[in-house]
Amino acid sequence: EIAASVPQRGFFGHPKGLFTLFFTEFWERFSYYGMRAILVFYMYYEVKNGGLGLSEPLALSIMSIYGSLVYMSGIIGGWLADRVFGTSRAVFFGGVFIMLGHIALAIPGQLTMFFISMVLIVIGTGLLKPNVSTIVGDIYPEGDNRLDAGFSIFYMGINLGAFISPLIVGELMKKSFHLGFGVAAVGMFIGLVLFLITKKKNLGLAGTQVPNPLSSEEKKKWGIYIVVAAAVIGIALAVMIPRGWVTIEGMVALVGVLGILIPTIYFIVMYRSPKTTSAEQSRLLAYIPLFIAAVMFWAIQEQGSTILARFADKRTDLDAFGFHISPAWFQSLNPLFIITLAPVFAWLWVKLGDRQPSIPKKFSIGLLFAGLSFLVILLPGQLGGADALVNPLWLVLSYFLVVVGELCLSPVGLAATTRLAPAAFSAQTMSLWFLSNAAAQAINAQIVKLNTPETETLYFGTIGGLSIVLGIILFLVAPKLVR
Ligand SMILES: CCC[C@@](C)(CCO)SC[C@H](N)C(=O)NCC(=O)O
Repeated sequence: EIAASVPQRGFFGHPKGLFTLFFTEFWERFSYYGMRAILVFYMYYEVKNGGLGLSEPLALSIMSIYGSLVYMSGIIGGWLADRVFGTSRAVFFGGVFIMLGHIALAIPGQLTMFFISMVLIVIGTGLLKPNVSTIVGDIYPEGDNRLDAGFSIFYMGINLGAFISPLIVGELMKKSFHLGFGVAAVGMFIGLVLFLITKKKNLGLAGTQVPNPLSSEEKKKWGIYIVVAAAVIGIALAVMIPRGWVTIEGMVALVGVLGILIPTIYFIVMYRSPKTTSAEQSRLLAYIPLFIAAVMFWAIQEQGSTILARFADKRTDLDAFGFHISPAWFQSLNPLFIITLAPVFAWLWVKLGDRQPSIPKKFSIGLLFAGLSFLVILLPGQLGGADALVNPLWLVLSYFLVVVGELCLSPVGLAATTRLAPAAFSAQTMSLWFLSNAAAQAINAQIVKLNTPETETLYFGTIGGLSIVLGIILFLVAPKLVR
């Protein structure tokens, strides 16, 4: 048993390995959200002001594709971990790619360096993010009821990074974008060094196994697949790019289709695989409603940085408290609430022990709160009239509610994935979990244009109501899903 090789105490009552994984993920998210906080400005600022001079719509589309691709590439990262070099080495290689990607942005360069950086960070995040989450599951013995609490603490590391770095990098951007990107590169470097130094002592054997190694003939088969796939893509691009057929809209549509197609194919492949036992098959079926619930949840949560960001800018009375509030400050509410509430949930799950709600019930609570977070936003429009500016506290309440939902669903979803994944696909199933976010962002890319001042009540009411209905259905079928 892998967990037996890990010291089971030493980090707030949790296995010592959680210290290593907490800070590795902290620094990776520090670098990612710091870079993302200034990237859109870097893309559309004039070249004379240090930017790339792209148009705003193009910059925003690239941001949404980027956000989906870093989650989608987890499929490759998970496959490599399950079949070639295990999750621990995947985390290390991922960190190196991410660091190089931020260095590519730190060096003053033009569009080429930007795309090189994007490729490096997409590959690196796909290698690091799902696999570091999988290792968290490995350090707890089977049936250990500290698991959800452990993932809540891990999730706090993610949001500490997400909260701190935009503040630092956002300041440095005033001097130079490349300085901000340089800080992101240093952050990932610190995370890598810390992972390397402490993993032996704190993680033991966790992450060192290759669950389902490629046989020699499979190596040949996959070698041919990869060469053929690379050739086909290369030729397709060589034919399409000169004809101007490769457009951003086409990429957004392609990523959108993949966001739905890949998870569907994965469920079928895993369910029918001879390596999946019948017990694992039934757990896979139980995972499908949780996956759908996650897509619904992330569709609402991710609108916190798009639709609600615009609501903060256009529909909120930013001088309600006598001084001017920057609309950008609302983006820090989500990670700030998570940092303050994650320890409460970690304590609550441990205190409730075996009496804590089942995983499907936690998901249904998550959907209820996410739905409520959208319903409260339509209230002021009803009370004060469609054109009256809204008191900022309504927005604060909305972010608070969606964070309560996030803490019932997101860390719990990471934990559930480590327990519901078929052994031969453990890392790949974790990358599937992140695809629920990519699918949600792909759906959002199509529906957010329906949000206009006239449709405001209908928009928030329909989406919020749908989330609540799905939450109630999930609560009712929960007893059948618990294995
Ligand atoms: C800087 C704020 C970004 C933020 C709002 C992400 C966008 O949804 S905060 C991060 C978010 N609560 C989160 O933990 N996402 C999961 C993850 O990054 O693994």
